[in-house]
Amino acid sequence: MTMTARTTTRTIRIGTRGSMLALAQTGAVAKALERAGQRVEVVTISTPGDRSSAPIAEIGVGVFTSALREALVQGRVDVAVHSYKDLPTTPEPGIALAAVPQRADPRDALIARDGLTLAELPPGSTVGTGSPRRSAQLRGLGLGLEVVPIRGNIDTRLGKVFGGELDAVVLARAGLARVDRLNVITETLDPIQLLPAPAQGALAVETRVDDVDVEHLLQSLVDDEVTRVAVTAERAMLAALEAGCSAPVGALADVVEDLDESGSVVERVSLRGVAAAGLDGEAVEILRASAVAEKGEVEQLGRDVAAELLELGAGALPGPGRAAQ
Ligand SMILES: NCc1[nH]cc(CCC(=O)O)c1CC(=O)O
Repeated sequence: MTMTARTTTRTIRIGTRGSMLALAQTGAVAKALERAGQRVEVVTISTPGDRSSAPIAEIGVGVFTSALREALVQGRVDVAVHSYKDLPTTPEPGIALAAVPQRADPRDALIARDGLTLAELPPGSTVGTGSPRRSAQLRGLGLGLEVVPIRGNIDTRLGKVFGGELDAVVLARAGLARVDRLNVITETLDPIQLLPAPAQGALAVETRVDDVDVEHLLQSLVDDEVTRVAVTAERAMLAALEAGCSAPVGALADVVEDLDESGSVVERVSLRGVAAAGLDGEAVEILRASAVAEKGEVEQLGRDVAAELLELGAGALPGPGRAAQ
C-alpha cells in the first residue's frame, strides 16, 4: 500500500522502557519513521516496574506503562511504545492509540532443560512463570507439573533453566523473537494448550490526543488493520470480564476467511477465550468459550465471549490489581 505520510520537521521523541525487549520493539517503530525520512530520538524512561523485583501481583499491572504515559502527557516524549498486553483496559485521558503495528507470533513458548517438550517433562517437573494465566492453564493440563512463581527480565528467567534451578520456564515467543533468542525455545505451545494473554505479541503506539500530525504519521506508517481488529476483540473480552489485566484470562482472535449466505468469501473474526476458576485450592478449572463475528463487530464479539465465560462460572475470578500475562 502506498500512502503519502507527511513527515514533520520536528524531531519526534519516542519514549520507551529501558529493557532489552522494550528497546528492541521501540527500535522497530523508530526505524519505520526514519525510513520515511522522519527525524526521531529514542528516550528511555525508567519505570517503578523496572526498579522493583516484587511480584507484579503486589505492585500492580500499571507499573510498566504509567510512567511512560506520564512522560507522554507531560510532553517529555511525543510517542510511547508499550507491549500492548501490559496496558490496562481503562482508557487514559489525553492519550490516543495512534497505531497497532503488525503483531508477532502471539503464542507462548516453553524453554525446557535437555530440549524437552511439555509432554516430555516428567511429573513433578518445575516450571517457572509469574503469570496466573500461564500457571492456571499449565496446572489445568493435568501433567503433574509444579508451577514456581518467578519474575525478572528475559535473561533472568532463562537463567533459571540454564543454571539448573528449574526444569523449564514459559515466555512469550514474541519477546524472545524481539531479542533474537528464538533458538532457546524447545516447544512453541499450541493455543489449545496455552491460550496467550489478550494482545500478546502486539505493540500499542500512543500519542497525545492533540498531536494530530504525529498520530497521522504513525497511523499511515506503522498501523496494521488486521492486528488492530484482532486485539480489539481480545481486549474487549478482557474488559468485559472486569478483570483488568490481572486475572487468569487468555484470549486469541484470528481474522479468518468465511463464506456468507450467497457463498462469497468474507473476512470474519474468530475469538477464543479461557478463564480459570477455583484457583484457591489445588484444583483449577479452565473455562473455554469461542465465537465468530463480522470484522466491524469485534467489541460485541469480545463481550459475547466474556458473557459465555461468566455464565460458565468465570465470575469467581480474583479482583483487579493482580498480575497479568
Ligand atoms: N510483562 C511481560 C511482558 N510483556 C510483553 C512480553 C512479551 C512480548 C509481547 O507479548 O508482546 C512480556 C514477557 C513475557 O510475557 O514473556
